[in-house]
Amino acid sequence: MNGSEGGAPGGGAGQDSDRGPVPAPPKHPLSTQPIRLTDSGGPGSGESKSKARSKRRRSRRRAGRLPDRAVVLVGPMAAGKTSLGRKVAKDLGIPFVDTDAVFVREHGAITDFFAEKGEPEFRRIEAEIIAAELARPGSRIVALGGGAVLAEATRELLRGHPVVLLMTTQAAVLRTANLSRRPLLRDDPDAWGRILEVRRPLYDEVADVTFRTDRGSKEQLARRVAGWMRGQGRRQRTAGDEPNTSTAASRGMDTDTE
Ligand SMILES: Nc1ncnc2c1ncn2[C@@H]1O[C@H](COP(=O)(O)OP(=O)(O)O)[C@@H](O)[C@H]1O
Ligand SMILES: O=C(O)C1=C[C@@H](OP(=O)(O)O)[C@@H](O)[C@H](O)C1
Ligand SMILES: [Mg+2]
Repeated sequence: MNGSEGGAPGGGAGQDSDRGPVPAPPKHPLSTQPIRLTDSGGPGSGESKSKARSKRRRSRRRAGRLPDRAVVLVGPMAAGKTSLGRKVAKDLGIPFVDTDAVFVREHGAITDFFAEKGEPEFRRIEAEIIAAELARPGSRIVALGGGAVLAEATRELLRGHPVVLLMTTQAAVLRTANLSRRPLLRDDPDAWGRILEVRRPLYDEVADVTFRTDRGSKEQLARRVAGWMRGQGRRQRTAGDEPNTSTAASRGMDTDTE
C-alpha cells in the first residue's frame, strides 16, 4: 500500500542542466579581515570549532527524529531518485548512497556492463550491492536503480525500510534526462513507458508513499520528502520499532505529513 502524494509538486525529470540561473556562491570568498592563526577567532580556532560543533549537534538532533535505518528511493528511470536523494540527505545532514554509483565504482559503466555481461548479471550484482547497503544501520538515504525492484530478494528486504516511490511521466523524462547512460533507453527512448507498465505493480508493492517529480521545484519536493521521513522517524519511535524489522505497522498508512 502506498500513501499518495498525487499531484505533489516536485520536478523529477526536470533538466539535465540546471533549472534556472542560480548564482553560484564564491568558492573562495576573499576575506577583508586578517586571518588569525591563534586560538581565538581564525579558521580552526575556538569560534569556528564551536560553530562546527553546534552544526554537528543540530544535524544529530535532526537525525534523531529520522528513521534509524535507510529510507529507500525507488521509481522508474530518470524519475529523480539520485538527485533528490542526494539533496534531501544533504539537507538533513545524513549519508546518501546511490547503488548504481556503487556498481559503477566496482564494475565500471553500466552501459558497458550490459553490453559485455548482460542484464541478468547486472541484476545479480545490483541485488547484492543493495543487500549490503540496506544492512548498514543508521539514518541514511539509499537511491536504487529503476529496475532493482525486479529482484524478489530486494523487494523482501524493502519490507524492513521506509520506501519512497518517485513517479514521473515519459514526456518529462524524454524532455530532460540523459538517456545515453541508461542502456535500456538509449536506442529506444519510448521503452520507458512499456518498462514502467511492467514494473508498476512492483513499485506499488514496495512503496509506502509516492511523490510526483514532474512538476514543481526540487526544493519543494525535497522539503516534502524530508517531512515525510521525519514522520516515519516519529512513528517508528512511538511504535518502539526495532531497526531492520518490518515497517508493516506503518506501511499503507502513510500520507504526506506536511
Ligand atoms: N525534482 C526534479 N526537478 C527537476 N529535475 C530533476 C528533478 N529530479 C531529477 N531531475 C533531473 O532528472 C534527470 C534524472 O534524474 P536522476 O536523479 O538521475 O534520476 P534517477 O536516479 O531516478 O534515474 C536529471 O537530469 C536530473 O537533473
Ligand atoms: O531501470 C533500470 O532498469 C535501470 C535504471 C538505471 O538507474 P536509474 O533508475 O537511476 O536511471 C540503472 O540502474 C540501469 O541503467 C538500469
Ligand atoms: Mg539514479
